[in-house]
Amino acid sequence: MNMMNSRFTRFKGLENEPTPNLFVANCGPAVGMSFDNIESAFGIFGKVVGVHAADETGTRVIVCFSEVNAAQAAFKALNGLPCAELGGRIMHISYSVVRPLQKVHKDIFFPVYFSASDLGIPGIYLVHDFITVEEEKRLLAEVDNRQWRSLSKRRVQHYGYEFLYETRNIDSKHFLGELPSFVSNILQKILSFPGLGRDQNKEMDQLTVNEYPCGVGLSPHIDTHSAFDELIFSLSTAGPCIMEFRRYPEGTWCHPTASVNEIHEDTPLLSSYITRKAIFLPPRSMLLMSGEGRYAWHHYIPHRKVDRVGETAFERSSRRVSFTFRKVMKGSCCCPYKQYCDSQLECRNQQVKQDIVQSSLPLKREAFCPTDTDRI
Ligand SMILES: O=C(O)CCC(=O)C(=O)O
Ligand SMILES: [Fe+2]
Repeated sequence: MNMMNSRFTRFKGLENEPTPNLFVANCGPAVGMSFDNIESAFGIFGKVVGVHAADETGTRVIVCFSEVNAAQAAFKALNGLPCAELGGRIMHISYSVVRPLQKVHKDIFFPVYFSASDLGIPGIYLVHDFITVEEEKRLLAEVDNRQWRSLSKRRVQHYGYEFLYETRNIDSKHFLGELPSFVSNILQKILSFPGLGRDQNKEMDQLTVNEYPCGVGLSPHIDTHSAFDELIFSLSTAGPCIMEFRRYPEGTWCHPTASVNEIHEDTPLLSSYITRKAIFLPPRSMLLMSGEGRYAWHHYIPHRKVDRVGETAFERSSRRVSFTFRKVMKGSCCCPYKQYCDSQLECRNQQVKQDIVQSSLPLKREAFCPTDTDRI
């Protein structure tokens, strides 16, 4: 009955819209009233189903009635007026709502690591200082000399093949040309990237350059399996960020092109099943996503201006420019992570798409389908 309950909040601007829950200020254990006293005082107006501390102060409580009428009666009788049952105390009351669930779960704690070995996701590698400061300057000068394409929040350049945001795939028949010579040394270094097997194809032929202004990130996604081969390299320049990895429960993935507007990632039910961990990407570091980390984990760059790693706060700089190198897939994906694979789950997703079309309700199974054209 008397636990702190941060699920309730005042509804800014709508404090006078009746709900069964009252936010009651100047009332609580710190000003000499027990939760039982409060319950009986408000109980005069109807059935009280809960009294909760609204915050840590001990002077604000949430009183939940089973009926909105009862809350209205209590509001009328007690707001700003002395309450006889509580020793003539004058309380300030507004209606309270259940906080939108996203907010409750937004600040979920998860660890942020500096190294891939600490991160511990199979197939994720990070090499610090993959390029020198000089090389970084040269790369930035080269891309800044070329035409950027503006998406709603960031700018991009594509080389080798254009990435089509509508389908989250590339048009493999439309070859734009070899990757530019200013990335030749990087392509060369990729060939000897530590930890790669001899049989893995390290010849990259598609490059996406992303320029993120300070505070802009990237929505959670898995790069479409059928679009690119296994290895995805991403070089960070100009500024740092953290990249969060999320492993969603099985059965929650849907085809990248399915037109679902809702992302249910913050529903509490699902949130508690998502495994989240993050890695700090300093400028000049090269990240490799392969295997399980590439195929089964969503990657995500939070939209924020300051990243925290342990006790340290890292401010994002005015921009971060990433160079993502991939190899366009010719054929279809036959990875062992079938539940996340558009090549191997076509049938199920046809069904999912039908469900979406036939019903205006959100998917029965929560699905994760970025829909904005510039999410990825
Ligand atoms: O900016 C990055 O490092 C990642 C970019 C990315 O995930 C993508 O383009 O799919
Ligand atoms: Fe990606």
